[in-house]
Amino acid sequence: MSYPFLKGHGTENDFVVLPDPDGTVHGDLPAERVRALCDRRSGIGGDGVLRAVREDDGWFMDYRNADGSVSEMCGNGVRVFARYLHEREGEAFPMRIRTRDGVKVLDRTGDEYTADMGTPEVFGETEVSVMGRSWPAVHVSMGNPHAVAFVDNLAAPGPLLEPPEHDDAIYPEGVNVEFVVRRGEHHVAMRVHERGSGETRSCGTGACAVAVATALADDAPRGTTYRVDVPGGTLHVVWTEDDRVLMTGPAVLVAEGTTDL
Ligand SMILES: N[C@H](CCC[C@H](N)C(=O)O)C(=O)O
Repeated sequence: MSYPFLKGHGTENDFVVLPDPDGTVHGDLPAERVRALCDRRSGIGGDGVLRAVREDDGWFMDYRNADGSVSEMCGNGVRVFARYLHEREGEAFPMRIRTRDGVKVLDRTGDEYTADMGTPEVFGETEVSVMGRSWPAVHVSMGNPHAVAFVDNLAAPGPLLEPPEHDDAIYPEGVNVEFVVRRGEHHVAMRVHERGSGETRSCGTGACAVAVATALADDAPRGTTYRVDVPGGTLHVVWTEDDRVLMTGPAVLVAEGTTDL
C-alpha cells in the first residue's frame, strides 16, 4: 500500500512527514516502519518521523526518533510540521499543535518560525562521559530529557558514535546530550547526540536546554536572546520573563512523494 510523505528539515535536523489526517493510514505507526523510512540507504532518510493526525480542535504531531522510539517533543520538527500544516493543510499562523508534551504555539515571520516551547525544568547537575572523559552536565527537561555539558572545544567528545554514558537513575528513558562552547556574549555553539537518532546536525529542544543552562551560568536577565549555532545552522532562543522558552529558526520542505515502505 503506497502512501504520501514529505521530507523536510530545520537546521538540517531532517524528518519524514506522514500525512495521516484521520489516523487510518498508519494506525499506531509500527517502529519498524519508522526505521525503514528513516534509513538513509534503503529508505527516505531522516532523524525522525512526524505523523500528522487531525483532531477535533487541530492537529497532533506524532513524533518518532529514527530508531522507532517515541519522544515527547521535537523542536526542529514542530517548525517543519507547522510549515507543512500551513502550506499543505491551509492552517493559519499563529497555530496550536498538540504534542506529547502538550500544545505548542507556532508563529512565522518571513522565513523564520517561532515555537513557544513552554516552561523548562532545571533539575541540577549530573555527569556525562565519552571514551573515559567526563564532564559535569546540567539536567534540563524541555518535555524531553537533556544533559548540557560545557566543553573547551567541540572536538573534545570525539566522533560521538555511541550514546554518551550517563546516570540511568536520572535518565531511565535515555537522554539527549549537548556539548557546548562559548562563541561570545549570549552566543554559543553546540553538538548533540540525540536519544534514538545519534549525532544530528541540530536539536531544537537541545538548543533550548543549552540556552537555559547558559543563561543560568551567566545569571542573565530573563528575556535575553541567545544565539545557538548548531552544525546545521543557527537558532535563536529566549527564556522569557514569564518562564517560557521561545525558539526561532528556519523550516524547509524539501520534497514530497509516495512510498510503500
Ligand atoms: N531525540 C529527541 C527527540 C527529538 C529532539 C530534536 N530532534 C529536536 O529538534 O528537539 C528525544 O528522544 O527526546
